[in-house]
Amino acid sequence: MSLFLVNRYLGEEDDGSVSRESRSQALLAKLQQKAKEKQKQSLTEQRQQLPEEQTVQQNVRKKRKADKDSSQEPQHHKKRKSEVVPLHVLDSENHDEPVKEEKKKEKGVNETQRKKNQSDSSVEGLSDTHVTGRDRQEDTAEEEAEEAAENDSTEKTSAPAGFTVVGAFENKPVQKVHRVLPQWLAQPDVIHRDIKSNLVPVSDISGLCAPLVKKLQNNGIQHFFPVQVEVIPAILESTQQGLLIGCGGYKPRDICVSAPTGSGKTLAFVIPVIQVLMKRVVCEVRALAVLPTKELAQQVCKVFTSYAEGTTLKVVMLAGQKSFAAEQASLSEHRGGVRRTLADIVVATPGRLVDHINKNSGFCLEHLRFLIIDEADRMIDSMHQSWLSQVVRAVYRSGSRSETMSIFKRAEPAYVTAASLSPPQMPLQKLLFSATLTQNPEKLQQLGLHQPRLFSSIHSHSSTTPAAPTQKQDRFDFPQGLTEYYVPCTLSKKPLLILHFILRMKLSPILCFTNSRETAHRLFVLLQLFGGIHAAEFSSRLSPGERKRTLKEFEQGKIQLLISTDAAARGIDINGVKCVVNYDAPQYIRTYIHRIGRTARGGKAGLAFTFLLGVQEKNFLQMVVEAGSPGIQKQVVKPENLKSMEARYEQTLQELANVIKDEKTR
Ligand SMILES: Nc1ncnc2c1ncn2[C@@H]1O[C@H](COP(=O)(O)OP(=O)(O)OP(=O)(O)O)[C@@H](O)[C@H]1O
Repeated sequence: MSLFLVNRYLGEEDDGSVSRESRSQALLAKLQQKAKEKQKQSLTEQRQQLPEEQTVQQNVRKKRKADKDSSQEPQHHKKRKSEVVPLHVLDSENHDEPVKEEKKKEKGVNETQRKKNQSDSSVEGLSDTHVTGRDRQEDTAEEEAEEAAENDSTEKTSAPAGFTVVGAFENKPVQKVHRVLPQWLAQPDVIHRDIKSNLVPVSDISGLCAPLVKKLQNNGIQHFFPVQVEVIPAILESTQQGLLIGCGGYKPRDICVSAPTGSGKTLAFVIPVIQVLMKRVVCEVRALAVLPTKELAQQVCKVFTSYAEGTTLKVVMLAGQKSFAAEQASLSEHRGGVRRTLADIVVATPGRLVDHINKNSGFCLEHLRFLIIDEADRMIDSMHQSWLSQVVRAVYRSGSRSETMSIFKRAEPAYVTAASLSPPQMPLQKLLFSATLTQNPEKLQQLGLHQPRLFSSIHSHSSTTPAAPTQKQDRFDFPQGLTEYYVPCTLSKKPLLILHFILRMKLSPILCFTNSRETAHRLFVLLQLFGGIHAAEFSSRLSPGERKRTLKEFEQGKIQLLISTDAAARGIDINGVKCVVNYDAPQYIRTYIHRIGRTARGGKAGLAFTFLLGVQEKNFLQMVVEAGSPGIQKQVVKPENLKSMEARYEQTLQELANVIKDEKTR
């Protein structure tokens, strides 16, 4: 404004002695003087306003400006920049809010100062102070860089505080899944492990009828084993109100039993089932026992038949021992146009059972009250045959003859409603038994159990978890009277070891297991050629009749060594087996437990030897220990003990090669 006025204001009129030129120069000098005064005044005002630090910074800038002006080298700029940055760094490290405020103020002041300087510069330009365009640009760039750095550092420090960044998920540590068993699995009814010291007289069991007590005593059973003491009353209790309703009027609970091999599980279900059914009036299939093999079905059928003797109950076996037509005839008959059931208790293998369900119209399961699944873990594994779903469908079959005639209609269990509770239905109660019952709830779920109740002798791990997270396998209970050994050996020495056990150690009768029927047969032929021992083989090479005869002879003591595949590993109850030898180490712990369980049965003592090759030792021993074995001892057979048999053995091996060759060409 003053400049504008300058152009038009001509000043005071002096006397005529002063020339026009000198007057205008004087006027210019006056104006310059005024401009300088104004500049000084505004500077002092600013100094008063700014804190000391800002003044210092300003001075630094001014000094830098001056340096910039005086120097032409570009590297100086770089150096200066690096000198300025630490100021911001220092500031940015200080996270306090007031500092930020101060910075903003400082920035604002610097901005006004810059503008002022710009406007002043035009005056200064008049007073020979030069600020080039380039310098101004550099200065602005420098300030922008500083500003950016400042913003950066401010963002870095302030972003996390108080704001939720949408879409940003924190990496939370993944919590370990704590496996929890259902209560019925975690807290079972405990079965005592020690048979001998927990025997209970048969007459002491409440609810057991006198004829059965007498029959038991006649069969040489004076005391019940622990599993029988627990399970027999539990099954009887569930039928106290009759066959139709369980305790308190509810559907009876299913029962699962996990107890060691040879602990007497068979009688634990045979006795109560016989007692409950012996009062029946009309003959219908009310109990069905399913077992994995013919031999086992035969064995259980024998026990049922023995205790059904003297009652009107009829026991029928469906395991393919007889022809289908013969089995059909034993199940039902037609008289006067009416079908009559001839069986109260059916003992079956899954395959033959399904055949009768599908092809035999005379086979009716609509009155079934007890479904007994023995060797339950094995039967769960064979569930791919869908035998259970077929049984359940047959049990709840609708629209059949019996439904129209029967006063009791039956429908598959579903939601409880007033309608579903009346009229009363015949409940289906499942009874599961095994020495190696799985604790895997998912597997057990396949059985569709109703409020199951578990009886178990495995106390050590009956906690809340099925197994420790690091534990790879289930734990089982081993028979009390069993002593386990492993014998380190080589492949070629195995037959010599068997000979040593029978001829030197006199351990017979021995039940010896191989992993294949070929190995069983080769060993059998080899020992026959060697001579001196009475051996037999037991595998699918034999017909069912031959197998039955062989087992009988072995039990009678006519066979010293029975060489078997796993066909005889499960459930088979052979009296008087002193010793089991695993000629081939079993691959799975369940196989091991069932094999060695053929000895030390019913509280008696027994020995189990496992021949181990060097490479098998570590894994096998670990598997056995993890399964809960009380201890497996090392048994070394010295080479000198085998020496006297070696020459004959070498000769026999050559003969064996010829015999096997002949057999193959035949
Ligand atoms: N109370 C008892 N008194 C005497 N002997 C018994 C008694 N209960 C069962 N036994 C006998 O004990 C042996 C083993 O019984 P059982 O076959 O029922 O065992 P298990 O538990 O079913 O074995 P596995 O799991 O191997 O099938 C049989 O010879 C049986 O006769």
